[in-house]
Amino acid sequence: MEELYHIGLTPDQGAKYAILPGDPGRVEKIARFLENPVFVKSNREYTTYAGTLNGERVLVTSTGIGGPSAAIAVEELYMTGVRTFIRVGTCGGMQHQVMGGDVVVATAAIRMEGTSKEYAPIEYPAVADFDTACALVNAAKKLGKRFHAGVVQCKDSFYGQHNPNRMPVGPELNYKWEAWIRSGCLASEMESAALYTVAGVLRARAGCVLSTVWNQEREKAGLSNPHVHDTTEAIEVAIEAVRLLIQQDQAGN
Ligand SMILES: O=P(O)(O)O[C@H]1O[C@H](CO)[C@@H](O)[C@H]1O
Ligand SMILES: O=c1cc[nH]c(=O)[nH]1
Repeated sequence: MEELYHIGLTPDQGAKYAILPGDPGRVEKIARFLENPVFVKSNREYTTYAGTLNGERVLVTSTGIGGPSAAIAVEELYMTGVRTFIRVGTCGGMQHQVMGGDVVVATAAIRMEGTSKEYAPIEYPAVADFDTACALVNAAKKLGKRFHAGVVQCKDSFYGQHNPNRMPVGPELNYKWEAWIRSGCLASEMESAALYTVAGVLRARAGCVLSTVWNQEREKAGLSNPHVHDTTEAIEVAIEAVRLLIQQDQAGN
């Protein structure tokens, strides 16, 4: 059977659920939360492990950084039969209450990136699947995590977020950043807008849980700004959410 061009998997994976970190280095760590985890394939930025949860096969596949590679991962995993996608990523906090180490459930994403625009007009909202977002929130509550649920911002330039004044379009980046903050946007990352738009077009379910690394707005305001690189809490929420969705699906709800 021919392997899919980018992710390198054959289409006979037999998994309906996939967990999607950006970083290939996070895949094995996530897979250790599954039963009987095994390495499946690594090609380009796409590393895949597989295991089971509640008797269901679950894939863990890295998407790389940004919308284009995330969209390819979703498209090709969909071709293998995946219908539920949960991203486990990292983000930078934007509201002062979103601290390093906090978990963020992205209920929707601002489409300030390019990939989603090649799928749907900008008026189309990048939103999480309702049941998947509920599963993530319920998982975070059940596990007693410090978490926030709401809108996140997606962009294509990490350094445009952190050093906008260096960019020729700095004034535009700064004015929009302020507008997102004033609109209550919780955090910034790079893949959920593409994930939600592609999944919407494919009629698949998608959700996203993020681990906050730091908060540049707290730094600007002279507040404490812990840097936290451990993603374990977001991973635990994602695993519990997949378990809840599998239970609901098995019960026919
Ligand atoms: O940690 P991951 O999942 O890669 O997510 C975040 O980290 C990367 C930037 O450092 C971007 O991919 C961003 O979305
Ligand atoms: O500040 C951050 C942290 C993680 N990912 C981002 O895109 N931005």
